Amino acid sequence: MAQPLEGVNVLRNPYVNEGTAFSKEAREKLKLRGLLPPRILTIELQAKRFMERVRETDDNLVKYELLDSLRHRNRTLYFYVLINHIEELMPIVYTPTVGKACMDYDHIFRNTDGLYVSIEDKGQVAELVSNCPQENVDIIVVTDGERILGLGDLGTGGMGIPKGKLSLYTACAGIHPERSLPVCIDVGTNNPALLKDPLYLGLQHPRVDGDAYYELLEEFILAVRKRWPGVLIQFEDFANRHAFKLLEIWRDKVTCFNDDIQGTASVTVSGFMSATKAKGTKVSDEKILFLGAGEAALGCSNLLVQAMIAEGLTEQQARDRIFLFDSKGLVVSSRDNLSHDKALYAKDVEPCTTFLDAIETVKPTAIVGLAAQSGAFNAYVLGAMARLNERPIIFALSNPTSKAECTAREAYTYTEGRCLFACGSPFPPVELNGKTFVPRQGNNSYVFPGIGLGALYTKASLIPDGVFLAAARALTETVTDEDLANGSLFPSLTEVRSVSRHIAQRVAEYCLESGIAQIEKPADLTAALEDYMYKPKYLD
Ligand SMILES: NC(=O)C1=CN([C@@H]2O[C@H](COP(=O)(O)OP(=O)(O)OC[C@H]3O[C@@H](n4cnc5c(N)ncnc54)[C@H](O)[C@@H]3O)[C@@H](O)[C@H]2O)C=CC1
Ligand SMILES: CC(=O)C(=O)O
Ligand SMILES: [Mg+2]
Repeated sequence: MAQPLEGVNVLRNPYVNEGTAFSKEAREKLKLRGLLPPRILTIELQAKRFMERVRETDDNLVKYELLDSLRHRNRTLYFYVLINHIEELMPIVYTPTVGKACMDYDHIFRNTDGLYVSIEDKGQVAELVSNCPQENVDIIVVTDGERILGLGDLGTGGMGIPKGKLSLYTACAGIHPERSLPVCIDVGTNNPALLKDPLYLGLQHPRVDGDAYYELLEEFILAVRKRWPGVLIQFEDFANRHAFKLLEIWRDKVTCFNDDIQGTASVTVSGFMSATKAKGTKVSDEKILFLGAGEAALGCSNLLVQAMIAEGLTEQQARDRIFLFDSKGLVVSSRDNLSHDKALYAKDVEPCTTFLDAIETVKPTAIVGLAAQSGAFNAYVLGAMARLNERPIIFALSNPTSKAECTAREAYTYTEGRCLFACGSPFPPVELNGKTFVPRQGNNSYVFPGIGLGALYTKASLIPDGVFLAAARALTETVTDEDLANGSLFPSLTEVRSVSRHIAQRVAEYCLESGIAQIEKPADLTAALEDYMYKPKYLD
């Protein structure tokens, strides 16, 4: 029989530990007397003390480490602090600082949680899954570390991303932290620096690929679905060549989605819905040129086509409004060896090898950066967009900040304050000619927490594309006229829990109407979702 948790083991368990907030009665009952200083603090005071320490340093990586160590000590306080200071702390647990943490992962490593599944475990993955302490897991974010943000192959350092995404699931949408599991698949790394770093914690050999790779992924997915049958699996930061293939294999078999392809599409389509609302036009009026034709850009293109079809265009008319520019230049029909997905957007125009030439050829109304090419939206590019359009849409969505196509200040300055702007990583407000612009993040973090909440609440069996369009519309519904007047295409992060709940509601309605939900519709869906959401409160 399991021993009741008491004494120092209580303090070592982050899910029950309340530290200096344990009441007199709890200290007595849990045999904690003498193990804590005598004064009893409220959670508000504990949070105040923690934030004082966080604000003492300007080093964001140190802030990250402080938060990570709190997460390992006292998860209730961690989420209390994160929820109450989301605008200040999201850039630490998420982009851009999480990118630095992943790069330095082996050098700042202290504690572990989550699951590491390596190629050496092939044939025994179920045993590893059975070692996980959680009885119930509702949601998994899994990466293999090969395309971490725009930073490339960071091997097992990529574990920082599933941890960060799951922190946002809880903070933004109230997914219970004990029912989530970050997972890192380790098949080696092709990063030369990691291959020779004596502190690197993953397998120090080149990545294993081919059948062995897909067999390991299959074994992992079947093992977690066997132990936790309804678990939702979010694929995150896989390299392009695996991301599309894994989604194709699994999307009709298990509850899963790829955040970089589908979550990014949802937030970007929402950005277009909000921007065109500000202009008094429609998404289907836009002519959109993507810098990048990878996971994110193709995911966005495909969902934009669905959004334009919903506005009355045919599929071909919608595709005709979308242009792609990749590492080889503008995607044109005369190019050899175009993948099927890219070929759908190839145009019968002369090839262009510079982005500026592509702008002069295409004359887009909107440009979207998803190629991790820092500075690609330079003064010439932005100036051309300002010359061609009264209100150009400029989305610099690559992460982290060091990979952004332009800064918010550059976008507003070179378009004389006329652009409608969104960024992947945060930028502070920009003052220009007496007006303050408040740029907000076109980042999948606005949608995946609400999508997860809606899908989990309704026990959705699959996550079809309609979910991402429903989430895009829902997100735009939360943008106020005041937001738009300030240049914000997304709502304030201080509202993120009600925003996520609203997205979850629309997603849940979609799941219920389309027959993928496995529950009956509750009398009051909003109240039911609110009730379902975890709130960081001490038990006693
Ligand atoms: N804001 C958000 O929510 C999200 C942002 N991203 C960001 O988007 C970026 C790309 O991610 P993925 O699409 O997953 O990567 P990917 O590897 O699938 O695609 C990258 C694309 O960029 C193109 N490219 C590379 N160098 C180029 C150059 N010099 N000029 C033009 N195109 C070039 C490649 O040909 C490829 O089409 C990353 O920085 C990532 O952080 C990704 C997902 C979500
Ligand atoms: C935001 C995100 O998922 C990425 O940059 O990969
Ligand atoms: Mg990602």
